[in-house]
Amino acid sequence: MTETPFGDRLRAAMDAHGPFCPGIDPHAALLESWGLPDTVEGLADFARTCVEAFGGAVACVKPQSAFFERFGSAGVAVLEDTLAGLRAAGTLSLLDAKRGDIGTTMAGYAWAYLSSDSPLRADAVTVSPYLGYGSLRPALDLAAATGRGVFVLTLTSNPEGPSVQHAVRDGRSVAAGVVDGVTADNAAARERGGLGSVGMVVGATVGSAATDLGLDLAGSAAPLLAPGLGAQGGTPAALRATFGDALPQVLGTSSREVLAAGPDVGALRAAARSAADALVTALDTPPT
Ligand SMILES: O=C(O)c1cc(=O)[nH]c(=O)n1[C@@H]1O[C@H](COP(=O)(O)O)[C@@H](O)[C@H]1O
Repeated sequence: MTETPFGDRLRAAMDAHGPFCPGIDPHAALLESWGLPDTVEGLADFARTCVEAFGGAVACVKPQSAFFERFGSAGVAVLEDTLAGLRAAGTLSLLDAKRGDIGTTMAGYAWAYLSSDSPLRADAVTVSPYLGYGSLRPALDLAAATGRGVFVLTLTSNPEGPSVQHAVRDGRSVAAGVVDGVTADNAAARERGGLGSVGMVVGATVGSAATDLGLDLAGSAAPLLAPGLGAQGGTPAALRATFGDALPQVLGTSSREVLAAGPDVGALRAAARSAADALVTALDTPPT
């Protein structure tokens, strides 16, 4: 039986905890600053502490697959345990894997992250549309069938992003094409005034790019993951200018800024709560 759609589950979690999603990004430098070895045992300790601190305290948590994969299969096993820990805590997981491939291979990735039977299943996954939005179809369809979500890179937070995402063909930017696809996939949710299960990634550092490119973010009904807060220079106060009337759809995320508060579980949780509170204030969407 299909679960409640991801968009509805995310809306409820954002209303309950504020629109913030801390990342679990166990960089070598962070392991060191937490007094942990740069080994799979250090990784496991780090991730366990994050699950303990964030579970039940925030809307969603975003483990970054790269920092688990660098330890090979043992690191991937830690990622499986981390996702299971978040499930047990009743907290939504967004696996940051940024996958994108031709349709048949995409189906393999989709099964890995979005099937109800996979050990690496998450509530949602990040995907890259640069093989064409349509190549994501297996992930979009499986997510819809299993009550999960997909976040599509649209305007990324890094300085290299605009060279691809702002490029124009036949009078339309690449980013506008992504927004078209996402808007079509969220049509049913938009009609009933809800949040869709197909999200977009729009960096907290992109300034006026969405307006400049004529993107209708509010009309997409997409949850809008906004990375780049903190370490990359983005601030909650700047989100209003970037997102305009799409502010209620924004889910802010940061990793290093919050993780620097560890390894103390209470301090880490307090840092995540304070980031969530800052977003509530900046976005003027008080938790109900
Ligand atoms: O999809 C993402 O989360 C993402 C997209 C993007 O445009 N920029 C971006 O920084 N991210 C991710 O967000 C996290 C940012 O980490 P901090 O810069 O430490 O907050 C990393 O895991 C990035 O891979």
